[in-house]
Amino acid sequence: MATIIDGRKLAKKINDETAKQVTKLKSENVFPCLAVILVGDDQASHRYVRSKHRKAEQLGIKSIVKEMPENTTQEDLMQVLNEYNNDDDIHAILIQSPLPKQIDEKFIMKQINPKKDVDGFQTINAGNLFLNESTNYPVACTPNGVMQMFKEYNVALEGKKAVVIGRSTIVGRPMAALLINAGAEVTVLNHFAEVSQYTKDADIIVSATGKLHTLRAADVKAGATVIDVGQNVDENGKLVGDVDFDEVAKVAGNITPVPGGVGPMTICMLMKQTVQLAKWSDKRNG
Ligand SMILES: NC(=O)C1=CN([C@@H]2O[C@H](COP(=O)(O)OP(=O)(O)OC[C@H]3O[C@@H](n4cnc5c(N)ncnc54)[C@H](OP(=O)(O)O)[C@@H]3O)[C@@H](O)[C@H]2O)C=CC1
Ligand SMILES: Nc1nc(=O)c2c([nH]1)NC[C@@H]1CN(c3ccc(C(=O)N[C@@H](CCC(=O)O)C(=O)O)cc3)C=[N+]21
Repeated sequence: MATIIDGRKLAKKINDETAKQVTKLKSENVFPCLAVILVGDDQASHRYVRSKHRKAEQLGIKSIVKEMPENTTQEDLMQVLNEYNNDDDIHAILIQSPLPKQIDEKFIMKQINPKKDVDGFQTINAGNLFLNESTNYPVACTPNGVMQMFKEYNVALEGKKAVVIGRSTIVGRPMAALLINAGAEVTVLNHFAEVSQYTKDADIIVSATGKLHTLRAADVKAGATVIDVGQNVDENGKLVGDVDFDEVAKVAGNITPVPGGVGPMTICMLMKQTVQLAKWSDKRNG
């Protein structure tokens, strides 16, 4: 039976450290502030944003949530974003994805001030990650949270075969870059792939497809570490991941549950990175 990687427990540990950092920064008159822009009525997005807001408040981080209606124009959104980009009291900006169809999401995401890019999506930040630069820059929260899990559970990466299922900007690509930088041998799959052909031989599997049953027991090598990023709803309306948890847990060495795995790590890394951006902005100003 696999070791269950407990995302809630690890997130709490990291959040406790973040809260201490917040207290210290406040004593130096820096007040970390995260602004989240949420456009439209997507219920899952509203739920995620509520939990980000709650967590920020718990840790003493100022949280601004700007809710805009489904019919918001690109110009209206740009106006709010420009205001936040230029507001020195705001250190981190997150525009919740997905955006309504009248808005060019790729274009809008590029307009975030790279110094406030808490998602690490901007070209300069994603480029720094891809090139494994050692300077300070934000890194996508979900894959960064997965890296913390590897560290906490002593999962070796150097010289190990890692398979990342999915190639999105938010998860797959930055996950692959982090694993490459850590010395793993990385394969990135997309929807054209015959998944099991690659995963059967892998030491580490990260699934981020948003598709039920992406991974079954027969697709996994005994002892492998399986990270499930997916957030899906099953036929009973229950939140589940991409991985058939019960059967894969019998084969894997380590496995993350859904809920309680990668999700809480994303939020804790978002908080940690907000504080980091506040710290870096203070150094730049002073
Ligand atoms: N836990 C957390 O904190 C987070 C969870 N998520 C969840 O993770 C999942 C993925 O999110 P995101 O990356 O934004 O999604 P996207 O839809 O942007 O990307 C999904 C990727 O998976 C690939 N894919 C789809 N089906 C298959 C398949 N059968 N075999 C192999 N590859 C496949 C797609 O390939 P192609 O490019 O060829 O279409 C695509 O690259 C979702 O469930 C999302 O809700 C996302 C962010 C954070
Ligand atoms: N700009 C942007 N940045 C994001 O980081 C971003 C985004 N847009 N759009 C949507 C995805 C998804 N995402 C999640 C965050 C937390 C949980 C999470 O906390 N999940 C809990 C369960 C939550 C529940 O009960 O629904 C868990 O797995 O335990 C899930 C998913 C961030 N995303």
